[in-house]
Amino acid sequence: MLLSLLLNEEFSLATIFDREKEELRRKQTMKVLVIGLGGVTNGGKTTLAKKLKKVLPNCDIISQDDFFKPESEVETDERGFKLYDVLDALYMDDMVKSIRNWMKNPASSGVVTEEPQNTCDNLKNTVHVYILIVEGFLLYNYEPLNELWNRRYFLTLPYEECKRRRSTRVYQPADTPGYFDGHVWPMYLKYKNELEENASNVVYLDGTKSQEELLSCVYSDIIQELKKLREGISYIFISQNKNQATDMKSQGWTSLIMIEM
Ligand SMILES: Nc1ncnc2c1ncn2[C@@H]1O[C@H](COP(=O)(O)OP(=O)(O)O)[C@@H](O)[C@H]1O
Ligand SMILES: NC(=O)c1ccc[n+]([C@@H]2O[C@H](COP(=O)(O)O)[C@@H](O)[C@H]2O)c1
Repeated sequence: MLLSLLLNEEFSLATIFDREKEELRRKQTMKVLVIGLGGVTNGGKTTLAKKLKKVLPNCDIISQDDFFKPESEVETDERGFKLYDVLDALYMDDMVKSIRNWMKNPASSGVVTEEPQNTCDNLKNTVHVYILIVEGFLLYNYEPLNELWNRRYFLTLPYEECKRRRSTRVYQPADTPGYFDGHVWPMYLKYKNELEENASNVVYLDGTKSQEELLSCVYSDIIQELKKLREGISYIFISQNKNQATDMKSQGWTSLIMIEM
């Protein structure tokens, strides 16, 4: 009885140890990059996000447009304007949850691999990098989101061009006369001013540039971010043997865990 208990205990300890090793290895080898693609309505956010998804590895998109409240829950002001261009018109908490869920378990669409500089063949790791692009017109004025970004872009347009593009688009409900000048543009200026006052690390993009130019600029910038992310990766070697572990450190493994048994 005692022996069997001991055996069971040993078995479960070994299992837990294996699981922990596996979890550690998974965390070590999985990296996520969360990119914000914010900016003015009709600035080209959705267009650019879709183009980036085609050229970046393991890339998913979350769109803020999917988190608008239904019309019945959106406030109307004294002029009769539905107040869609404010944070209150959106289920922002749900959006944060969606991003966090993705970060915990990023959906994969192929893998990026990178071998560590290590000569011990049977211990080679594979690094999986997943990219999430979050696109939307009100991304950077909601505090709980601000700790999640690895990189933030903001598309701008001059008033005339924005108004022209907006007039060709049909929302549900459709814009009423005076809506752009009375609500959309003033709210855009308000949130943009707030952003300029509070945040420094935002890359502003001129939305009048061609789609190709914008894609090429953001693509190369993200590739630089990916490089930085990979260079920052450390490798942990777990060993029972002190000599072997010391040897591994000299081969470029940045962390060691010694197990005494
Ligand atoms: N770089 C660009 N130059 C000119 N028109 C563009 C550009 N990018 C997008 N568009 C057009 O502008 C409109 C709004 O684009 P969209 O990507 O839906 O903007 P957003 O998601 O920012 O509201 C669409 O008609 C799209 O074809
Ligand atoms: N998706 C909706 O339910 C809905 C309804 C009415 C207006 N809008 C407009 O959507 C705009 C934001 O989206 P875009 O950045 O894609 O234009 C806001 O300016 C807002 O006025 C969205």
